[in-house]
Amino acid sequence: MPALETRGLTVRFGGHVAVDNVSCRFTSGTLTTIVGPNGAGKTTYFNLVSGQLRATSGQVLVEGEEITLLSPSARAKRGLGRAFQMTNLFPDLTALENVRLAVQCRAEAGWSLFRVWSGRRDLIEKAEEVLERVRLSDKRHVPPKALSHGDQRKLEVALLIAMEPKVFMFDEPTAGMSVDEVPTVLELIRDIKQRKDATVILVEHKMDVVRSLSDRIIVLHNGALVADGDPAQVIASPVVQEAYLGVGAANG
Ligand SMILES: Nc1ncnc2c1ncn2[C@@H]1O[C@H](COP(=O)(O)OP(=O)(O)OP(=O)(O)O)[C@@H](O)[C@H]1O
Repeated sequence: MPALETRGLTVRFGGHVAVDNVSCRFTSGTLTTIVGPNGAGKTTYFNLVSGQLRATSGQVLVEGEEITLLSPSARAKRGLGRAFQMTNLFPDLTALENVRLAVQCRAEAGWSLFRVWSGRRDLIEKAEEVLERVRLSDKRHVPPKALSHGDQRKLEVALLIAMEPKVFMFDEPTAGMSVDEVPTVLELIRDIKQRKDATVILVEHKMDVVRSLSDRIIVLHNGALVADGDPAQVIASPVVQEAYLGVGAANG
């Protein structure tokens, strides 16, 4: 059974079909990258899956159970994890406190900073472990607003790891990063996939990143799924060659 599946997923904005009848299955242990030109519908597809946006028609299923009508937080409880730039972070708490809250939430120990913290050494250890994994231990007492852009992105990944979702969704995880910060985040994403047989879905523009990470690539074009398969094969396809390299004509 696929970890995540969309069936005929569609959303219209007035007369414009931003996501057009997308049927796709994502299996665990696989990293799939969604590519396509600007405006192709990649982020909108993510929004439909994570629940930020309601579909006009079609279905979203996690491990075979339909979640199409659930709120984003109810979908998160079913195992859908999406990294959001900064919006999930509490800017005035420290990095460790942010991760600890995510760990507490996962353990269903509630959101109180004060009540649970002192009595639950296991939760503290888990939070420390996650920070270590993203290599932010030395910045545990720094609030997110004082971290570099690259470290903020690492902290977002830490929050996602702490929530232990079945499906990890990253929308351009290296966007706005300096060249030297990119490899760390790519390494973290690889690590996520390898450790727990997780299902990872990325939206990414940079073709070198796509090449180095993907087990599978799907291509959206005008909201529709136009190619799906092995990275080398998809990258060589006319639709990708035209969209990214501006060569040839994508006939059909
Ligand atoms: N809330 C909305 N209302 C109206 N149109 C929208 C809305 N959200 C997205 N669109 C339109 O849907 C289309 C797909 O946009 P989307 O942002 O999903 O593309 P994308 O593939 O993620 O592009 P990019 O690579 O530039 O991020 C665009 O034409 C966009 O203008």
